[in-house]
Amino acid sequence: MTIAEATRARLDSLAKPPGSLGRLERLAIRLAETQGRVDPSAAPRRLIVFAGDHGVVAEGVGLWPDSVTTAMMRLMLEGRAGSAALARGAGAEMVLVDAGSKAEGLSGEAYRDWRVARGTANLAQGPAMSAPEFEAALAVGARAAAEADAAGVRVLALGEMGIGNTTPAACLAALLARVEPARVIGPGAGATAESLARKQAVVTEAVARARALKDPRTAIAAVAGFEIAAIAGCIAEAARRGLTVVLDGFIVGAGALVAQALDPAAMEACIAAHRSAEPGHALVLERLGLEPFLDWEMRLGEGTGALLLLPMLDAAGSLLRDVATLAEVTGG
Ligand SMILES: Cc1cc2ncn([C@H]3O[C@H](COP(=O)(O)O)[C@@H](O)[C@H]3O)c2cc1C
Ligand SMILES: O=C(O)c1cccnc1
Repeated sequence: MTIAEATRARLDSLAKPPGSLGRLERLAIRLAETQGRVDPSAAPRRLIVFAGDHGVVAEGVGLWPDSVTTAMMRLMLEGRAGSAALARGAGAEMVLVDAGSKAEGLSGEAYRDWRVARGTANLAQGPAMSAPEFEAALAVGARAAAEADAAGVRVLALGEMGIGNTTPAACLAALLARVEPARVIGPGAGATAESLARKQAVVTEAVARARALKDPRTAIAAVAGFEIAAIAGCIAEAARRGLTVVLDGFIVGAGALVAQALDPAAMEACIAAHRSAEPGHALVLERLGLEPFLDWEMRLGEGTGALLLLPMLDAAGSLLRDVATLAEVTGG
């Protein structure tokens, strides 16, 4: 019997009409699958936000300067970012892993300065990063997963911060889901008609160049971001360790596509928390083969969508662990 079948049988044996908890039962099965056991737990949990800056911001692909990456990282460390507030509400500790930002002067217990470099190269002009940098960024993510596991964490909610990162995310989505760039281009943190046209041109050209590269890792590195590669490395390591990974929106989804490309088995650890309002996210989820549990029209990033699902994961875990069986009630 698979874990999914055993969990379904357990759910059907509980003191309730079979199927009466609807999608919560599907979430319970998914949680059980990610941990390989019928009595999974959604605690302790940790929000890991991976940060990085992007050379492609110089092309005018968005509205915001990359100084906003640093400003938001500082707010996270002060506990005053949207992600920090939601993490508190969800009972998740927060760790900010700097995989490659240009930030100066940040410190704090939650800060991990594990930078591969200070921002990627401009992917419109050449490869965003070298092959060794890509491997180093994967290792940053693996280290974050190992650190969490050593601290006893069972569930990782993943988030990201990096002005400009919807551009590499769109490149990776087009490259790895094998779709036309136009289908995964969206406004990100805001756009004008001009910035959107530049983004479309940059992504189309960069993806065409990446597709011509024979080695898949080199192609991915050419259009990736340090925080996105770190997310991929984190998912892979979490999967090896039997941790549950709760995915956030479009950019974390692009990291998951990278993890899937390197090892499809990594998807067994993943739960898709929500479908974000970024138009390409639905396609990304389809390619990942994951069902999003929420659709709250969110498009912030930082792990906020992942955090929103945590109370429901608690409910799913309690259901499997704490509810009496029908046999106990009926004496049969
Ligand atoms: C104040 C602010 C806070 C954010 N928190 C997350 N993002 C989100 O927006 C960025 C991606 O959008 P784009 O590719 O258009 O730059 C990422 O940092 C993502 O996490 C933010 C964006 C802004 C402006
Ligand atoms: O889907 C997301 O996570 C997202 C969308 C837009 C901007 N930042 C994040």
